[in-house]
Amino acid sequence: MTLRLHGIGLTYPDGERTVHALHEVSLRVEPGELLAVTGPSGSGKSSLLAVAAGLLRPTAGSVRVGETDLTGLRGAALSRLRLNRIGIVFQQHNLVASLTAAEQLQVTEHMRGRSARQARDRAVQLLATVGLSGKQHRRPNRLSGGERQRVNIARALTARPEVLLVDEPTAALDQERGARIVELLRDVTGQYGIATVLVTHDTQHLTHADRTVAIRDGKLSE
Ligand SMILES: Nc1ncnc2c1ncn2[C@@H]1O[C@H](COP(=O)(O)OP(=O)(O)OP(=O)(O)O)[C@@H](O)[C@H]1O
Repeated sequence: MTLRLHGIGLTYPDGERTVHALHEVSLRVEPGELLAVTGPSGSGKSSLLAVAAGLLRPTAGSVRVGETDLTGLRGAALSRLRLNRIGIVFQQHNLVASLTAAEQLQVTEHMRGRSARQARDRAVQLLATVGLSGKQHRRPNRLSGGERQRVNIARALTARPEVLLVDEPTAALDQERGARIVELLRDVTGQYGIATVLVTHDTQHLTHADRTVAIRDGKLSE
């Protein structure tokens, strides 16, 4: 499904004043497209992702996944849409220290009501997709930073999301590993026909993005 943000504004109250984090932000990401949004610290990248994910309600504008307007949903309907149609890869990978790579994925599959066997098969298949065949029994402390990020991406894909939102996936990685993570994101985006948005302050890994836009002071420019 296409992800469309139209005329998004976002303000945060900050004591006496108001911080305008996003102004008139419009973008459209097609299924199978990887869009990179780059900008310096404080430019509004995390705010943009939070609005696209339905985690923050914008002060103006609309967010649509296909024909569904997120800004019109509340409560359980919004949670269901987030669980089933939107994958999020946060900057910190939030992996559970005591669980193996496969179990990290199986937990979210259980939440979606899949059987133990379906969850296990899907975890093994997705870990292979992200290049971690043979490492499904490792806990996070026995995986490298890049491998942990791959588990994180695989976990977001368990939802079979239509939209994938990725926050600074290369932050802790060197040039080569960072570029390979972006390449992996491009590959899964194409393979599964996902509309993917990646935000980063780091422009050096972005050769694999289909399109890049810049954000500065909450405004987008091509
Ligand atoms: N909860 C909040 N309350 C008040 N102001 C906020 C809040 N969160 C973010 N801001 C402000 O909104 C603007 C955009 O912040 P945002 O976190 O979206 O930027 P960013 O580009 O993701 O930055 P970074 O790369 O440092 O994570 C900044 O001026 C920031 O100080």
